[in-house]
Amino acid sequence: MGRKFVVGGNWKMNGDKNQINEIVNNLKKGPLDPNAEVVIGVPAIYLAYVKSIVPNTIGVAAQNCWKAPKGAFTGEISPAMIKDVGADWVILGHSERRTIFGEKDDLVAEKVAHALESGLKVIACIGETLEEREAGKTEEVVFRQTKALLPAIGNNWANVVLAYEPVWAIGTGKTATPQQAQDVHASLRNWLSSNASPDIAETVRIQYGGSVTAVNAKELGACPDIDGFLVGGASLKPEFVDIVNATQ
Ligand SMILES: O=C[C@H](O)COP(=O)(O)O
Repeated sequence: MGRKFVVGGNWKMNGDKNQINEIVNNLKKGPLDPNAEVVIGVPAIYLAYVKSIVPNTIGVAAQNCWKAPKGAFTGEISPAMIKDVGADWVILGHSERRTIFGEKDDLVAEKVAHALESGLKVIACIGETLEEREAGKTEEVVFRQTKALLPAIGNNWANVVLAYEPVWAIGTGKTATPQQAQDVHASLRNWLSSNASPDIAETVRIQYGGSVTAVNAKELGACPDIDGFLVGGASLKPEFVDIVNATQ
């Protein structure tokens, strides 16, 4: 069976109730490709609100969580809490968490492990900086970040989507070319085949993220190893529907 196209909208720290109503109404109006899975990543404080107004066909994700179910971790939220308000996904290891908040591979892995154990599905993000790409280290970085996730994911690959997001393409308007993205996705799949299993490599969905728009989504989405997108800025706009429908 083929890999189902999966499009995530990562709102980051954007939106208020008015804007959220507009975004959700736009998604309800669609129409959305029934063959695409859609997950929206919303600020934690709005998870319950979004869950209460969005159709059940659209997944709702937190954008981060902590690695324990409860306790003295001021300001954090747990996978148990995310599930308790009805959401079933979490985005982990986003480059903004890694660079701005200093999250290292091992912490991301611990969070992924706990989120999966708690029954959440995970969008796990990886990707190189511009400096790393220019130094020819793209594969080294992406493989290192993925390697850290292997023991955390264990037998839970069915509940994981990988998101390859080159940091230099995030919010910059500089999209990776379809060939650049396809090349990394294909090498990652190849690496997974040797380091996880051929079956995992074949079935895991790998999203591309970084300045995806309605204009470039079709060409990117047509690449054989690109199984969806993780969309930032454009997920707040009506064009998100066209991105979801990119492979229709
Ligand atoms: O999680 C989404 C990515 O950071 C991409 O953001 P962007 O589409 O605004 O470049």
